[in-house]
Amino acid sequence: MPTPHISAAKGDIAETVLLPGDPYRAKWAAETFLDNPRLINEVRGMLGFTGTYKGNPVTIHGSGMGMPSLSIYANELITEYGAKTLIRIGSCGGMQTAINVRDVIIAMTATTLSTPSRGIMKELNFAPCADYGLLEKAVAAARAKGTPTHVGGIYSSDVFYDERPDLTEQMTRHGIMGVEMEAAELYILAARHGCRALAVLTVSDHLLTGEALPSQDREKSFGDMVEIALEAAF
Ligand SMILES: O=P(O)(O)O[C@H]1O[C@H](CO)[C@@H](O)[C@H]1O
Ligand SMILES: O=c1cc[nH]c(=O)[nH]1
Repeated sequence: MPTPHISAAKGDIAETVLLPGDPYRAKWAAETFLDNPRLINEVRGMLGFTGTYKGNPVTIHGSGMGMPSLSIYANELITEYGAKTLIRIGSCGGMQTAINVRDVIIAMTATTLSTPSRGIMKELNFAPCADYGLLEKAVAAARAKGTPTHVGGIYSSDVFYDERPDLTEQMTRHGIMGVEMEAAELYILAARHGCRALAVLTVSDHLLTGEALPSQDREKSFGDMVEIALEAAF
């Protein structure tokens, strides 16, 4: 049944959902990697497509930017449409000198200052972590492709324009590999609802070097990350 944010009919959404922040990355990824992709949602311009990958049904749906937006889509996809495996395919900022722009980061954990689930967790510092089975398969797929890939902790931020250089320094010193804005809440929601979740990220810019890719590249050039996510799912 349609939700306030997704107009798809129930059977139109697969159990496996890839979630880019950018709805146009969803369109590009679906048209590039899925067989017979069809548009299943465009409420608020948040595009979603369902097709098949090697015969397996897959939905690729935008999550929007930031954890509150991701939370709306992930909640509705899980509770109203029966999504079971949710893999974020996102861009991130690199935070280690050994990590380069266009490298892939597979997020084992996601550190945060807060998430939309803070009100539920209260005093508990829950540790959002990836589904191990998905993580293992994604790492194997990345190695098989020869994609420069790093596996470890990331930071899920509430802000893109951060004004806490002390925090960035602290996290870099503690090995955090990159910063993005959705994975922690995705991991928490998956834990809450008994689903599998993973974030596969491409480094689009670098906090230490200032290097940055244009928006066009962030929309359409991160193919390895999409294939790694699809290989991990099945
Ligand atoms: O490229 P996406 O998947 O949107 O991810 C990253 O890019 C956005 C900020 O530019 C945030 O959503 C951040 O998490
Ligand atoms: O959240 C994000 C995403 C990409 N690059 C960043 O620096 N931050």
